[in-house]
Amino acid sequence: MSLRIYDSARHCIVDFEPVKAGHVGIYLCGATVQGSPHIGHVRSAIAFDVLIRWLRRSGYQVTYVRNVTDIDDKILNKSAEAGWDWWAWAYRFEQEFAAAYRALGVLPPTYEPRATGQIPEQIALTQRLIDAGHAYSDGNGNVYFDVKSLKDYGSLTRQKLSDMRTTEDESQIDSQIEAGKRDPRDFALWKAAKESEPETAKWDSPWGKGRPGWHLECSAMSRRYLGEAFDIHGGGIDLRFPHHENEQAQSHGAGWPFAKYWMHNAWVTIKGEKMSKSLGNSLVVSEILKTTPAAVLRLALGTTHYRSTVEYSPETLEQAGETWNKFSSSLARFAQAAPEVAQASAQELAEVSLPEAFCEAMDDDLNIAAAQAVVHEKIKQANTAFESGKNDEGAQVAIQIRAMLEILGLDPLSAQWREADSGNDSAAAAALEKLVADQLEQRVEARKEKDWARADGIRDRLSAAGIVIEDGASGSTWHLG
Ligand SMILES: Nc1ncnc2c1ncn2[C@@H]1O[C@H](COP(=O)(O)OP(=O)(O)OP(=O)(O)O)[C@@H](O)[C@H]1O
Ligand SMILES: [Zn+2]
Repeated sequence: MSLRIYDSARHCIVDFEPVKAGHVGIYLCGATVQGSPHIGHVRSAIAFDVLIRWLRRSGYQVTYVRNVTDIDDKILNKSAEAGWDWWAWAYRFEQEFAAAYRALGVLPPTYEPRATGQIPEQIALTQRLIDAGHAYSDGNGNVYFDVKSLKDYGSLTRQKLSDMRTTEDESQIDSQIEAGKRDPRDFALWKAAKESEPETAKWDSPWGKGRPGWHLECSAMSRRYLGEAFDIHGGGIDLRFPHHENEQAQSHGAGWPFAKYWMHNAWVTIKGEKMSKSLGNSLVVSEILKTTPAAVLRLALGTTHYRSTVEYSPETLEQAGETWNKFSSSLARFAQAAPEVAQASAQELAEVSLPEAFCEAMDDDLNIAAAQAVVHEKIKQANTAFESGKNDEGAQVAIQIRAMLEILGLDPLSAQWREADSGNDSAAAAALEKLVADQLEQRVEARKEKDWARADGIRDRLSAAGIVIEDGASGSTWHLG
C-alpha cells in the first residue's frame, strides 16, 4: 500500500502521486507573528510534522516550506499600540513561535521565508497578473485581483462566485481598500501606503509606496522555493477561504499549476469552542510548558487525527501524561535490559523494518489512532519477550517501537526527549539541593542548642541516603557519597 490522503479540494481520499518521482514539495501557511502562540496555533505545525516525518520515512526527499507572515494590519496595529517598531514586535513573536516549535519537537522546515523578505517577487507577481488581465490598479496605489476574470475562481472551496459577498478576510475589511474595487468580491494584491503607517512598512512599487496584500506572499514564496507546480499545500481549516482560494487564484492566474493536493487540520477547542485570543479562552504554549512536559503536550495535540478536533481539558493532558509515562517507562525498562535499545542510531531507526499494520495505518491518511494501537501492541510483545528471557527478540521489538514513535515525534529515547529528561534531572538536582540545605540548617540549629542526638540523627539519615557531610571552618558542605 502507498500513501493515501484526504484532498480537501476534491473532498475525498486520493492516492498520493508526487509531481516529481521521489520528491515531495510541501507548503504550509505559517504563523502571523502578532502575539504569543497558543496551543491552537501550534497544532498545524505538529500535524504536518508527522506527515513530513512519514513521507521521509517512506523514502521521499521532502522540501518543506513554512512561511512567517511578519507584516499585516494586526502586527502594525498592535505594535503601534505598544509603542514598538512593527518589525521588532514581529521578530519577538517569531522567536516565541520558534521556541514553541523547538520545545515540542517540530522539525525545522527546509525553508522558512518571511513575507517582507520577498517583496520584489510579490511586486513581480502583481505585475504579471495585471499583464495577464487578472488584476487592475485603481489609480490610487491599490491593485486588486479581478475574480470574474478567472474561470476556476471558487473551485478550491466549491463555491459559485454568485454566492459570494466578499473574498477578503472579513476581520480585516478596510474601507479605503473597498473603495477602489470594481467588484466587492475582488481582493487586494497591493495596498497603498497610509499616512498613519510607519515609513519602514512602505515599499516602492510601480503603483506607488505600499505593501502586499496577505494572500500574495504564499503564491510568491511557494513558487520561489517549490516551483510552479508542487505537491501538498497545508494549513488550518479556516484558511481554506478566502486565503487558500485567493492564493490558488493568484497562482493559476499567473499560469502556474500550483498545489496538487490540499490538506487542512481541524481546530483545538475548549468546551466545544475554538481556542482563540479574541474569545479569551486561549492557553499560551510557554505557560502550559511551565507545568507540563513538552512531550505530553505534543502527545495531546499530535495523536488525534489531524482532521478531527482536539478538545482540550485538564483530562486531555492527564491522559496524554499517562500514555507518555507508559511509552517512556517501557522504553527505559527495555533499554536497561538490552543496552542496544538506547544505543540504536538515528540511521538504524530510519532503516529498521516497521510493522506492516503501522505502515498501513500511516498510509491511510495518517490514521494515528490505529498507528498508536500498533505501538501499544508491540510494547506488550516486548514485555513478554523480556519477561521470558528472550532479550534479543525484546530488543528488536523495542527498536521498532522507537522507530514508530520517532515518526510520531515521540521517541522517549531520542535526543529531543532525552535532553528534556536531562532538564528534569536538573530540576531534580535543584530539589535535592533545597532539601539537603534545609536539613543542614536544622543540624546547625541543633548543634547551637547542643542537641547532639538530633544533630547526629540528621547526619545519619543523610548518610543513609548516600549524602556525605563535610564540616569546615565556613560551615558544612555536602556531596553524594
Ligand atoms: N484553536 C485553533 N485550533 C487550530 N488552529 C488554530 C486555532 N486558532 C488559530 N489557529 C490557526 O492559527 C492561525 C492564526 O490564527 P489567529 O491569528 O486568527 O489566532 P486566534 O487565536 O484565533 O486570534 P484572534 O482571536 O485574534 O483571531 C489560524 O489561521 C489558524 O489556522
Ligand atoms: Zn498562505
